[in-house]
Amino acid sequence: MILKANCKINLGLDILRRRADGFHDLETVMFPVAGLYDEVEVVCTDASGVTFRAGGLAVDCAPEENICVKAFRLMQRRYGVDGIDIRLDKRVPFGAGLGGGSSDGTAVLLAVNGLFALGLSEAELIACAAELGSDTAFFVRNTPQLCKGRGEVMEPYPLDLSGMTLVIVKPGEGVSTREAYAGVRPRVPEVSLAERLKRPVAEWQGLVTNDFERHILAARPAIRAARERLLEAGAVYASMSGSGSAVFGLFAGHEKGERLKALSPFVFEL
Ligand SMILES: C[C@@](CO)(OP(=O)(O)O)[C@H](O)COP(=O)(O)OP(=O)(O)OC[C@H]1O[C@@H](n2ccc(N)nc2=O)[C@H](O)[C@@H]1O
Ligand SMILES: Nc1ncnc2c1ncn2[C@@H]1O[C@H](COP(=O)(O)OP(=O)(O)O)[C@@H](O)[C@H]1O
Repeated sequence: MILKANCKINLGLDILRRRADGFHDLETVMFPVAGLYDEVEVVCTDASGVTFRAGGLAVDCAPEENICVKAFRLMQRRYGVDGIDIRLDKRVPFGAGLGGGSSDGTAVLLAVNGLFALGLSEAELIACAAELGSDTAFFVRNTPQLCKGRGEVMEPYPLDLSGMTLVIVKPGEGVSTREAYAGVRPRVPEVSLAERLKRPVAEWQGLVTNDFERHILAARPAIRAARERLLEAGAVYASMSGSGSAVFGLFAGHEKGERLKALSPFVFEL
């Protein structure tokens, strides 16, 4: 079974409070990006355990630490499944706030559910995904969702950006999620993100904010510059995605020509 494990962007991200368990309550809208994905192939084998091969971008952790392998181990513990081979073709930049790793992990959960005919419900899959990470649950649905709690409490947030063009820029340096959370000052906004996002996209800049930006952009001029370039190029809205370092811009309409391709290889017509 071959799955396209697509990434996401965050349309706004409010960090409301730090919790006793060390996580943060947040409010964000996660929006899937179908055009940028890792390929995850999962097949059953006669051997016991898991074999894992990775190609494409080299992920900076040991195979046993790869979230694909962790996802299999979780399913093994919970449901007693055994014997799979996973092949990952990594294309989504990591340390990027694009949730590529989380998407890979959820892809393995979904593949195991299918290959072993476990028949898990959406709620059960979400519970498995939430054990693996905080933005993993989103990829079970993979449609625009308003995410709360530590990210795993979701409700659909229909948002139509069709007709726009999305440009994602990944600066050379990465930001780890843990580092990003370590520098935030949580606060509850007067008007919730869900309300602010109801305004037209043309009004989002300055209104639909990402609480990681204040300290990450101050410390990392290259990320700030990447966001500025998107605005200078005419983006209606530009922001860092999640914990960064990727930034994205939404442009009105679909363009002929290579102008936006000069900014980044990641240009998608929505
Ligand atoms: C920031 C967000 C926004 O969508 O995504 P990314 O930008 O990384 O893709 C998510 O909250 C990332 O979710 P995820 O990448 O699954 O994080 P996890 O593995 O669960 O947690 C990594 C670490 O981040 C911190 N963490 C994560 C989620 C959360 N709500 N509060 C936290 O404080 C904790 O320190 C935790 O140990
Ligand atoms: N399949 C995977 N894809 C990407 N990163 C992975 C994967 N498995 C484990 N990781 C680890 O997770 C880290 C990326 O996490 P993080 O910075 O939170 O991602 P992002 O912010 O891009 O969603 C990588 O540096 C790597 O050590």
